[in-house]
Amino acid sequence: MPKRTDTTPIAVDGLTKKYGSVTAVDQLSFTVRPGRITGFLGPNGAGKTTTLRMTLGLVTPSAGRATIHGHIYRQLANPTSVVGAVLDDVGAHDSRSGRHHLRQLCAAARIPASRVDDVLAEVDLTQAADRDYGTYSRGMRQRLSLAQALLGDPEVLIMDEPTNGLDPSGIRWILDALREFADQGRTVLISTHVIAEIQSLLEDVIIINRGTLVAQGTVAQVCGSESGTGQVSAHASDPAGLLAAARAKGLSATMSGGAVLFSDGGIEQVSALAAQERITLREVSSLQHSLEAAFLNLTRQEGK
Ligand SMILES: Nc1ncnc2c1ncn2[C@@H]1O[C@H](COP(=O)(O)OP(=O)(O)OP(=O)(O)O)[C@@H](O)[C@H]1O
Repeated sequence: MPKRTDTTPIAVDGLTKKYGSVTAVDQLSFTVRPGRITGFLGPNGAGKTTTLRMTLGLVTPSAGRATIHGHIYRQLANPTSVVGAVLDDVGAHDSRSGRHHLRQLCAAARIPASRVDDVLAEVDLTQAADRDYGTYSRGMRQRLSLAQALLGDPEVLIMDEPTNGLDPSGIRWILDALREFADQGRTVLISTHVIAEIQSLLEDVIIINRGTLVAQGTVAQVCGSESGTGQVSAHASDPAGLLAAARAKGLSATMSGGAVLFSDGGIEQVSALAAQERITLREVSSLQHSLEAAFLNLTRQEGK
């Protein structure tokens, strides 16, 4: 059953981590909305893993804090029932079975051992449960990792690069499992730098670069379709005149298939320019960037 509380599932406030002269995360603030699947996106080295590890109490922040349902991780009385995490390494022993690993975790977290069979079934790992972890494929390891995260029946699931190294069917499986989890009203935060693989799943996105926030919102907002800015295509009575007028105003525009393509701006701005120049617009439309294009734009600009 879905579980909800009144507080924000994940709130990051002024979070900073310095490693000597390297600032891995720099005064980062964002919130994750309940019951949504949020992508935590950033290029290699942007600070995603460090942020998630601080959120999960595995790395101590230099400044700021991250809270899960209003509490820092270490203050959670019963953390496994609040948040489950799928990180790089499940910490299972090669010569122990997946079932043995989960049983040990149950004992340590005072979770009833009966949960082991439940989560093994949830991640389709029952048949391989008694095989040694060392014989598991990458996909099976990822399923065990998810099973581990689900042991405490948490409200929030945090996953660091969950599709890393998986084949297409493994990726499909993970995406379906996460969709199901979110459909129960739970909150999912997924970090990745491979946007194309998980784009279809995401509702909200947080994009970071060099440890700082560069965008946050729904996928549509970040792709430019709701913010009023982004690429605009205009079919005009005098396309060459419109292009010249745009450039004279310092707007970035090109000719594309008979239309004038404005690389940034908004429909209102383009309409006003055409009216000023007495050029009739036959059609004007806002082109939604793909999330991947928006990501590349945002992180490229910020990276300079
Ligand atoms: N323990 C550490 N000691 C020193 N520097 C570190 C440490 N952990 C991370 N860093 C540095 O902090 C920065 C952010 O790393 P982080 O792993 O958080 O990025 P990321 O966004 O998860 O990258 P990736 O997508 O490659 O996993 C990098 O410059 C990294 O080299």
